[in-house]
Order: sequence, then C-alpha cells, then structure tokens
Amino acid sequence: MSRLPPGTLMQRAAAGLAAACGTLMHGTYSRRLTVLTGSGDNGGDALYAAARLARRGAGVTAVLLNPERAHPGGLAALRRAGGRALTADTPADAKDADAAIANAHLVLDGIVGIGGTGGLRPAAAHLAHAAHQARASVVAVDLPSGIVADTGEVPGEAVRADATVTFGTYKPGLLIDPAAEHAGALRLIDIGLGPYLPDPELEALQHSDVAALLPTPSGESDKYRRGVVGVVAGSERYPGAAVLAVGGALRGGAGAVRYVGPGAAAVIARYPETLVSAGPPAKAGRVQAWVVGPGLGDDRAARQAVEQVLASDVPVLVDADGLRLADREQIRRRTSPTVLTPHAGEAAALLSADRADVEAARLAHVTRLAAAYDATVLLKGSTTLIAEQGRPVRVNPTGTAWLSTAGSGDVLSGLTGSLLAAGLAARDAASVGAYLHGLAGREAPVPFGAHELADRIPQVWRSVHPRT
Ligand SMILES: NC(=O)C1=CN([C@@H]2O[C@H](COP(=O)(O)OP(=O)(O)OC[C@H]3O[C@@H](n4cnc5c(N)ncnc54)[C@H](OP(=O)(O)O)[C@@H]3O)[C@@H](O)[C@H]2O)[C@@H](O)CC1
Ligand SMILES: [K+]
Repeated sequence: MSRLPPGTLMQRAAAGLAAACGTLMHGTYSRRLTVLTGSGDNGGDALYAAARLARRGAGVTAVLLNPERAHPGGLAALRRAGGRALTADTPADAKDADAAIANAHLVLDGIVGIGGTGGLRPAAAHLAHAAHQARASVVAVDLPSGIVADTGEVPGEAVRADATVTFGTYKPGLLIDPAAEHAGALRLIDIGLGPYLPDPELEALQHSDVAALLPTPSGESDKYRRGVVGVVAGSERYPGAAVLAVGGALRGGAGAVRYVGPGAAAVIARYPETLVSAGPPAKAGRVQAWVVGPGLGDDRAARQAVEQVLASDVPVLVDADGLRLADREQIRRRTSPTVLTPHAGEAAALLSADRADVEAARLAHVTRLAAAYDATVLLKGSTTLIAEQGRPVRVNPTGTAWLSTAGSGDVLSGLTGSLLAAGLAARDAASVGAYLHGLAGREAPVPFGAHELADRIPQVWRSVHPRT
C-alpha cells in the first residue's frame, strides 16, 4: 500500500469484484444488486464495485450498518453512479432494506473482511440471515463475513456465500472447514501483492505439484529399488481391511506389497501378486516402509505387531486401531519418519480433547498433534490437513463427502504407505496420498464402495501425470 497511490489496491480489488459479479449476474443491465456494507475497507471494496456495476445499468441499494463510518469515497462513488443507500437499523429504512435483500438478484457481502473479529454482531447477523433466506446469489467480498480468515473457524453467525471473490491471496479460512463451507466457489483476484507476501502458512498442492512428486520407475528399477511396502492390517474379524489396505498399497508406486497378518488368504484371493507372511512383522523380511493399523483389532498379537513395526528404522504409517494400540512414548522416540492418519475422533483421543473441538478448529489441532508426537499428521475429514513441525501445513484440495464410507481410510493408508516406500518424504507421501484418494473419490461413480476407490487410482494417477 505504501508504494502505490492511495486507494490503488482497493480500486484493483473493486474492478475484479465488479467483473466477477457481472459474470455471475449474466450482465448488469436491469439487474438488482444489494450491498451489505460494514464500516471498514471491506465495505469500501463492495461500494466501489457496486458503483461500477451501477454505471453499467444495475440497480444498486447499499444497506449500511453504520452510516457515519461507511467508506466515504465508496459511498460517494455509489451515489454519483445513481445508487441509493439505506441505514440498516433505523425503523424508517429497515423494511426497505429487508425488501432490497429479498428482491435482489445478487447480494454482496461487504460486512467485514480480514479486519473482522468474532462472530457477526446482531445487526450484521440479521442481514446475513436475510440474505440466506433470499433467492439471490450471495457473493462474499474477500471472505464470508463472520469466519476466521486465518484458521477456518466459525465462532458464531457467519454469511453463507455462493461464491467468494478474494483479493491478493487465498486465506486459510477459505480452504478449511467449517469456514470453507461458507465460502462457495472461490475466485482469486490478483491485485499485485504476490512479490510482497510472506511465506505461506498453508499450502494446497495442484496437479503439477503432485505430478512432480509422483514416483516413476526408471530403466534400472526392479521391485526392490521401487520399494517394498509392508502392510500390517486386518484380523480374523476384519479381513476386509487387509484387502483394502493392500489394494491401496498396490496402486501407490511401490514395487511390491508384503502383507503380514491373519488376512493372508483373503488378500491372496483378491491380489495374487502380494507377498504374504504369517509370522510377526519383525520376521517378515525387509521393507522400505510399514503401514500398521487398519482393522487390526486389539488382541495381544495386534499390540505386539504395532510395537514391532514402531521399533523398525524405516518410515511407518500408523492408522486406525494402530493409533489406539501404539505406545505414545515409542512414537515420540522414533528417529525414522512416522505418519499418523487419524480422523477427528482419533485425533481427539490422541490429544485428550473433544471431537467437536477438533472439527471446529482443525488447523490448531493438527498442528498440536504434529508437535505433541513429533510426527507427520494427516487429519482426515471434511477438510484433510497434513502437518509437520516447522513446515507450512498442507490442505488437500480434492475429495468429496462420498469418501466418508467404510474402508475408505484403509485404502488411503495403503496408498500413502506405498508412496513412502517408493521414497517420498513423509509430508509429500501424505499430501500426494490424500490428493489421489480425493480425486479417486470424485471420479468414482457414486455411491461407491471403498474397493472401487483403489481400482480408480491408476486412472487418476494418469490424469495427474498424463505421460506415466
Ligand atoms: N490489506 C490490503 O492490502 C487490502 C485490503 N482490502 C480490503 O480491506 C479489508 C480489510 O479492511 P479493514 O482492515 O478496514 O477491516 P474490515 O474487514 O473491513 O473490518 C473492520 C470493520 O468491521 C467491524 N467489525 C469487526 N468485527 C465485526 C463483527 N464481528 N461484526 C460486525 N462488524 C465487525 C469493525 O467495527 P469496529 O470494531 O471498528 O466497531 C470495523 O468497522 C479486506 O478484507 C479487503 O476486503 C482491499 O481493499 C485490497 C487491499
Ligand atoms: K465480506
């Protein structure tokens, strides 16, 4: 801001916002636009954008939460362009304001942006509610008012937008649930901040990032060089978990999958290429990474298997029952990489916290878990996050609610363990595993069973890396 003439950034933001709104309304002429206007610069962006749309023929009403403090330049521009302004909480205007929201084609949420704190105050919450009830599309300016931009938390009332037009960079709250659910479709407007932004606290990998990380066999490769992944999963009671984890592991790029446990017959019946061994993990022969936990049950043999795997000096992924059975001190003492893949309930148990608190504040809890266990943590759920101490957290941009199906996590752990065995660093293996798993969920015809996810992986792998 200090390097540019005053107002330049706001004008860039408003221009981008107006263009996006024009597209969303399929034009401007005779469209009705209502602007919910707070008293900060977020309201300024909204007013300047509305002025641009009014000049192109839109009928604009601004509903001001605090007329004395509304952005003066923005309000003047809107008035010059023929827009009208109402005051939200004066009895004379309140009815007109409600009608303007109810009858709008599009409602712009310029209540608060990155300067907001806490849930919306009552007068603002009333407007947000009215917009939600109306038929209009709701476009949030920079972010849906009421969410916490830096964390994805939603501490109280918040706007529910169909689309969010955000400026300069994505904010964590636009990518992490529960706030992300309020944001709708995202559009980023470049206002020239790029060179001035600090290192990100949150990263979302894209196709090209994932393509660059995927393991590719070379002419020199053999199954051992490509990596052998050991899978300790399944039990007499849950043989299916063994099959699903092995199914994921066979599609993760390792050269071979070694299965250890009581589900060998079921595994071989489905995947004859699996190397199986009946003894404990310590006797199973060399592997480059272990996956331990899916469907393991909790008898003595299961507990012993987890202990042996954690005692190895190769990367280990611990999932499901493994998370319950693992000795916490043993996890912390490990010198090779450890990946923990809890869902919110398991994460809560690992932190002695409440599940609801984990779901409400995913970023804070995944970060705490990574620090508490000195491990790479992949927190599954409506937003999957991957944390490792000292590195930016990664948020997985793929996935669908259909992935919350039995056995889905078993496939993910096998797939991610296989990427570990193929040589990816723990954080990369977890991010790539989640990315491919999420894509498989989007591509599979719904409703699907978890085994179909494993079958989809080669197809999504090729879609990420067409030259594979
Ligand atoms: N930075 C940049 O480079 C650029 C930034 N730009 C834009 O500026 C925005 C940030 O503007 P900002 O800093 O003026 O704060 P903003 O978000 O408008 O909120 C402050 C106002 O909200 C109020 N308020 C607070 N909490 C509330 C609540 N719970 N419920 C209700 N009201 C609440 C608070 O009231 P007060 O506490 O003062 O009474 C104050 O009046 C940013 O998001 C982007 O849109 C662009 O122009 C491009 C360049
Ligand atoms: K907003």
